[in-house]
Amino acid sequence: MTSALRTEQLTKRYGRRTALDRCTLDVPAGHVVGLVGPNGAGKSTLLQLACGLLDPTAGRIETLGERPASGSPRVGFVAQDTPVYGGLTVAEHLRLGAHLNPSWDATLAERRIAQVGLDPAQRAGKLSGGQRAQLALTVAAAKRPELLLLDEPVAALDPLARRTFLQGLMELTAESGMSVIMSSHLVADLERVCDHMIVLVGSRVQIAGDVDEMLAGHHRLVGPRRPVGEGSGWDVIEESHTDVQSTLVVRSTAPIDDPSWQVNRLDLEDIVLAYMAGAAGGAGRERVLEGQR
Ligand SMILES: Nc1ncnc2c1ncn2[C@@H]1O[C@H](COP(=O)(O)OP(=O)(O)OP(=O)(O)O)[C@@H](O)[C@H]1O
Repeated sequence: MTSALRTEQLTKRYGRRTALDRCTLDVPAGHVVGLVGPNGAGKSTLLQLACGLLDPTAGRIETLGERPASGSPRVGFVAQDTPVYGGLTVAEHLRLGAHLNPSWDATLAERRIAQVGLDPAQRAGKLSGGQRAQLALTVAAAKRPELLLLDEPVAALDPLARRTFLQGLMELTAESGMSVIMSSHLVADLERVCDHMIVLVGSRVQIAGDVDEMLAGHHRLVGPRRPVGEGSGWDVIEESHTDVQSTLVVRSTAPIDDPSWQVNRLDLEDIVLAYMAGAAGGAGRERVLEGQR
């Protein structure tokens, strides 16, 4: 199956600043993928490389099996500030989209505008942040791309507008089968809509893979203080110790059968935070879940 995004040792430097450092990824097509990481981790850089707006410094990147080319009709991109033309009305955005894009789906565009309650006669400059985000998503989706890249599409939205936006996105992906890669700091939102996740910290991929496998394969262990032994079979993502107690976040596909540990489940936000903390403490290294190799 063609990958939506494949990178090999992908590196991007701006002058002396390294934004992405030897990132290797293989994201299968047909998924909604969350891209998370702290400020400055390299998320926007990765998305801009994926749509051909930037060229790699070293390594390789492919989207849908091809080298990214800016303006490709197969790949849609909505930049961080949900770009719309302030002086044009909603209806004029749709007319412009139809004029510029041979694959324009006018039915989809008009139906979505009505669904999200946008007034076709309203100038985009007078729309709220949430309405602008909906307009930008509609224009990007009506081009019928096979892969849609969204850079923090919900950052400016209130919780209700975020939910409406993400529901709309899920409906679009369900009916079109398009792949989506979406960056966000709001992991709880991503958990609701994404089935794959990429965690980027300090310019490096910390983990990438299927969300259910991530949830099943990570555990918080709490028990009497001890050094973490070699050969435990666990990958220790984060650890903290008091005088009497050790707390670990570990990755293990095998069950934890040592009764001296209390084993707790983690949600996606806990897992992402553990990778961020682990990487900040110098423990970060690239991990790829089974099925992603
Ligand atoms: N045009 C540029 N020139 C120089 N450095 C840049 C440029 N764009 C990004 N950087 C640097 O590259 C690194 C990664 O930036 P990037 O915008 O990709 O991160 P991000 O994960 O999207 O961050 P945020 O969550 O804050 O949007 C940062 O250190 C940033 O300062």
